Amino acid sequence: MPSLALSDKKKEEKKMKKKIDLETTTPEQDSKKKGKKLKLSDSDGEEKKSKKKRKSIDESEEEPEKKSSKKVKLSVVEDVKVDNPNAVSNFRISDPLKAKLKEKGIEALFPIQATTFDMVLDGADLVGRARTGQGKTLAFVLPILESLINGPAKSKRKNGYGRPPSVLVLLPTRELAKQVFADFEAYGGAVGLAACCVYGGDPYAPQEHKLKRGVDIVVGTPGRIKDHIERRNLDLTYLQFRVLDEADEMLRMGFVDDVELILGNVEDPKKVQTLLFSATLPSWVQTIAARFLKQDKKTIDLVGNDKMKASNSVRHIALPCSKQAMSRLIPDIISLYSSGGSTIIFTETKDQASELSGLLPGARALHGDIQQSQREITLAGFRKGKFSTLVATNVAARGLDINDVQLIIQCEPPRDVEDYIHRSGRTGRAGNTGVAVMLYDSRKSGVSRIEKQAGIKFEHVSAPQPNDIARAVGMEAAEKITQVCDSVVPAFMAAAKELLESSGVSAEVLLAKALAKTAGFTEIKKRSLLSSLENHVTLLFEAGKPIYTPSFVFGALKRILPEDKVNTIEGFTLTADGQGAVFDVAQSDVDQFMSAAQKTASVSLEIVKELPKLQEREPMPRGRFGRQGGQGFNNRGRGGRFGRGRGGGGGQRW
Ligand SMILES: Nc1ncnc2c1ncn2[C@@H]1O[C@H](COP(=O)(O)OP(=O)(O)OP(=O)(O)O)[C@@H](O)[C@H]1O
Repeated sequence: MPSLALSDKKKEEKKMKKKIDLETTTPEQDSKKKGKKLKLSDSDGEEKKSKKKRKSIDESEEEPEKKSSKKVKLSVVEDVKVDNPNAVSNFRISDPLKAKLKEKGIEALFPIQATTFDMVLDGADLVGRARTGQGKTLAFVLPILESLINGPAKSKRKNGYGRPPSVLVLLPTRELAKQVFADFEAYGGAVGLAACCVYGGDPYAPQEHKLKRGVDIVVGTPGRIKDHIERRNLDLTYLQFRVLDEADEMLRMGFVDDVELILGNVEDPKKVQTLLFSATLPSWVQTIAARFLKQDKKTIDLVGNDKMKASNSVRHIALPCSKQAMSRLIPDIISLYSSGGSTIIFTETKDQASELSGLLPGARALHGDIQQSQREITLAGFRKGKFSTLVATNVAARGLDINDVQLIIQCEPPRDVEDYIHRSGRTGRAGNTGVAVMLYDSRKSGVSRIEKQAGIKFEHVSAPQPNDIARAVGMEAAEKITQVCDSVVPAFMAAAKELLESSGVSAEVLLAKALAKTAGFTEIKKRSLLSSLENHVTLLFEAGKPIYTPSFVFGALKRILPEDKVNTIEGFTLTADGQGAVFDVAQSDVDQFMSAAQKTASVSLEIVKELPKLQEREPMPRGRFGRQGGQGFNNRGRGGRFGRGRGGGGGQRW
């Protein structure tokens, strides 16, 4: 199957265009256009060094009345500093932290950070919610550090060798623990505070050594934290802050017992500030969270009753596709929607992640069965862009902040809408845009459920036809041909002349074939609209009266076609209006089906040009042990779902 990533030059062109767009738009124009304020870095050099350009997003509904800037370009930076109510200089942040923020290219706080900073610094317990990619990590990192070096927590902080920690941060996955630890290490290091990260799959000894030497901040996953407590390596007696990031996941059955045991280790909960953050906070979380929070806790919910719970800087696309068609369709989806950036593909089970990554050129897998050291190598390689397609289970669904992820593909509608929100939130972060494609089996759909619960409206598209892809990559293939050095021409001239003389076709036809081969195309197969199967066509069956069951359709077809031919039908689904049924047949059988229907007045068959609205049925309940029947990606693999149910032990579950 063609590997269809855009060429490096194309990627650079796209990025340069994006950069130019950003730099030629003043914050006023930008905010009018997109409701965001533009953060300008000090220099291009810094721009290249730092992460993808960040824009500070004004998520609060009422854009504070902004003084219009008289001069345009030169005074723009001052506007960000002086008039922006979220400018870092407007907050009680010490100089070393301000300097570190500036070094990271941050000159204004995001809404969740600005609205919660003083509450946390002044000692309140807090539940904070903002959409994915809106800076919730720094919303707790900054005020906690400021409190420890210059605020209420300073006097109670222990110092010196062997000191017990003042801060404990719990995360649901090892990767996320390492990511949050990196922020505490960077910002805490700037103010002389030490942090360490403890998680499973990593040797105990180095973690034990760091804890015994004394740290101020401990970041980790519950299982390993609990082990260190039981081994007396971790003394929480003097804890001043405890943070549950991805709080709803941390309080889900399977984690909550460990979390409760850990949090119960503090001497006097009234002396500890508890902070809970997440992009999703289902109603049951508030009940359980109340066990750990003070009565006078604050709640800042920037999503609130908005219908739209998912990221609003992401295009949400739904595309019908059978499991068997996926491994050949996904490369085309990547070439159409990834804009030359990186892609994360989510599967429901670890087996599916392993199987699919093996079928996609250059893809790597990330899930809980992979050795921790390999997981770290894989994620580090993906962050550095060593490969651009990661196939993962929910282990990568929450929190991971990876630069230049332009596309998220989910292989089926997730059971929990929170999974959809977090997975699609791996793109479109910090004001950037992105695309989230959700594949679904038209027989089970589940699309409306996600739309309703996430408050999104999917763009419904059919499988990109290979012809469309070929046209899209044809120009890129031509560019590759022109880049071939002249020095190689003599070596191929004889073969070219021989080919021209013997092939009996024109030079243009031969050149088109050469371009196709360069692009990885050796043939073009049409894809069905219903399940994206190659060399298949979707037919609409009608009988001039309501159709209530599939057996009626199969019975009618068996009266006009051989049974073995009828049994080759794929993806059978009833239409939403109850008047018809659609299914896929092999391209080579279409004429036989159509001519059989023409011989009887009771049945009509037509080739579908646009998929009609179909009846939706929820996916069959998963097997008792979380395994699901059905086909793998290539008709050989086992379907199945690693139990992420409400039961099961703590620790890594995906
Ligand atoms: N004030 C800011 N200005 C610019 N960029 C910021 C700011 N605060 C955070 N960022 C960047 O925004 C990105 C997203 O931040 P973060 O991962 O904390 O989001 P989040 O809300 O926790 O997302 P999720 O819900 O997915 O966990 C990070 O790359 C971070 O460096």
